[in-house]
Amino acid sequence: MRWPKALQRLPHLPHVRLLSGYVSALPIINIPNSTIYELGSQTPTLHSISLVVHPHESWAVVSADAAAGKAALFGALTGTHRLSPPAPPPGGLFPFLEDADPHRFVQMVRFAHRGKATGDGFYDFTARYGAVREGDRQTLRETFFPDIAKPLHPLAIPDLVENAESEPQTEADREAKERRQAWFEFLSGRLRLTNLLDLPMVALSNGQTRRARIAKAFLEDPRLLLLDEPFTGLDVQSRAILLALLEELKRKPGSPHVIMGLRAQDPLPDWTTHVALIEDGGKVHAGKKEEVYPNLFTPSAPLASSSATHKREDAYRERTKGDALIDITSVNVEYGPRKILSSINWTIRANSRWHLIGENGAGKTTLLALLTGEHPQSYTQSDNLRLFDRQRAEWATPFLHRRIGRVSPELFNAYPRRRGLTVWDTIGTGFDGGFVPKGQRGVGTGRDGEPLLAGGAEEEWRVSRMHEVMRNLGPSQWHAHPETLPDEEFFKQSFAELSPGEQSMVLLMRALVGAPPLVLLDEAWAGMDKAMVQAAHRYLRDGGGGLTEEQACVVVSHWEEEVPWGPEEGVERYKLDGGEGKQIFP
Ligand SMILES: Nc1ncnc2c1ncn2[C@@H]1O[C@H](COP(=O)(O)OP(=O)(O)OP(=O)(O)O)[C@@H](O)[C@H]1O
Repeated sequence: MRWPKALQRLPHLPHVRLLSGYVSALPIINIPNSTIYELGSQTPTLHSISLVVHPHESWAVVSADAAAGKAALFGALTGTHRLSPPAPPPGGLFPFLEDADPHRFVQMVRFAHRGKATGDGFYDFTARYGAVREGDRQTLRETFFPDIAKPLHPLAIPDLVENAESEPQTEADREAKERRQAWFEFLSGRLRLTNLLDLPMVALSNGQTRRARIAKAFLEDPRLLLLDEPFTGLDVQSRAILLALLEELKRKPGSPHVIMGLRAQDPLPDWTTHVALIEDGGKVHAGKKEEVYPNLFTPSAPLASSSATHKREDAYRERTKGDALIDITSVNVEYGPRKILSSINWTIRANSRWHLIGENGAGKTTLLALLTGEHPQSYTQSDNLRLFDRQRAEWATPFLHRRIGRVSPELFNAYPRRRGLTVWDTIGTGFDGGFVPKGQRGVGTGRDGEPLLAGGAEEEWRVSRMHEVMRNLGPSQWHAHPETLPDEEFFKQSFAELSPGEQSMVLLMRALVGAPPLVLLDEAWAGMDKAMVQAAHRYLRDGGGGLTEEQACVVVSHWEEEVPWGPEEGVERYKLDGGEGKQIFP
């Protein structure tokens, strides 16, 4: 790997920081046999945790089961959880920081979706598909890197140019600025952001946004960087690039110390030397990888369909498929000169099971937005988009949404977390595909928006579906102690107060509850622990009861292990690459 010139000029002393020149041989973290509590709670989340992280070690924090333990440990490091007893002076929790402010120098980037934050509003995540509105015009450069990234032309963003010119210009300042600029250019090049800098922020794909967040975190010049589930939503190539970057930075004297949070099902980077394994019940095993990891815990017992299974192409079993639910012919999407999808042809039949793949930014979300009618260009190509036997323009969008159950990162983030909104309410909105609970019993309205007949067949069916999905996807299927949280009690919990994994589970139930003809599961498993993913897979596989022969399902995931079906269940793969789409398997 070649470092940019300005970085190569840095003195190669072992104790020189890349940007601000700070270094210490003191431990990075020191937690001496403490218990961790959520703020305001007397119930410990983690017990008797002893953790000393030295500068030369590479640690990963791994949740063996529920993700709450990992969140608590990171919470103790970022101040959202209480450590009792606190780490003793003089060094405290971060001895290497000495007198420096942890709020400034300890940074966390979390990739699981938004957690317990509550908020009434639903924001319109479809804004990115159309002409970008004034309020959404801010580019990636302006949003994340306003002080560093050089605008393309002085007239492009006059404010930035003005600020840059008014900065003090002493020799030391100039040098620092040059180094920061070189660091920025290096990071944006390595993380493949250079061509995206002048796109509106809302236009970026999930993976593109995540890569930008990693670059931004490094540029903020932390001394300790906590990366929680950094590979979530990244395509295979981006994962490799990020792993290589982290490994290189580890060797570069003065780089921030990085600690990664991983799920039990995630592969552990080779260069990890130490693991803090958080077991169910709040016990933490911390130590050398070879002592903690393989002996105490078998990582990633293969999920229902392992990648090995997928490779057995000879085991492929053709499914008996029904009528075309979706028929796309020669569809295109472009934004000005950017061609995103070119001449796409795709037929989705009843009883088919699809894995939609493609690099970050390949257009997967865009393609699905055509099927859901949320993409404005779906109207202009109505003739080429047959959805449930009608042209797109013949559908009123809400009626289309009743036929499509879905989960996506955009929907997860946008779903309102109103106070008082229960799990029952949330799942019940799935019958209408909306976001506001409706109907006397919270199971939606009739086909034309009229109230359901109280006690009528439709209402009774919907109520029984609510219980059925809960029996199959509720805590009885994944909770470590299901007796403490019966399924019927789970219905009454506040949606906003659930962990991200539990919220994902509830939104999956919402997608399935109305038994819609088409189910779209885009990164549906984010934040879920292994038991939750396994429960979801069991339900979605043939014979599991979650999908009938009248339904089709499309899964979007960068991890093959996350696809519920293998070749033996006739999974088909559709790949987007360079704007073109083709079926690549079987
Ligand atoms: N309004 C817009 N203007 C310009 N480019 C846009 C706009 N909206 C989206 N794009 C681009 O379209 C491409 C496709 O984005 P999309 O979200 O569909 O990708 P994806 O395959 O779902 O990626 P990921 O795996 O990261 O979720 C991206 O390169 C994105 O930057």
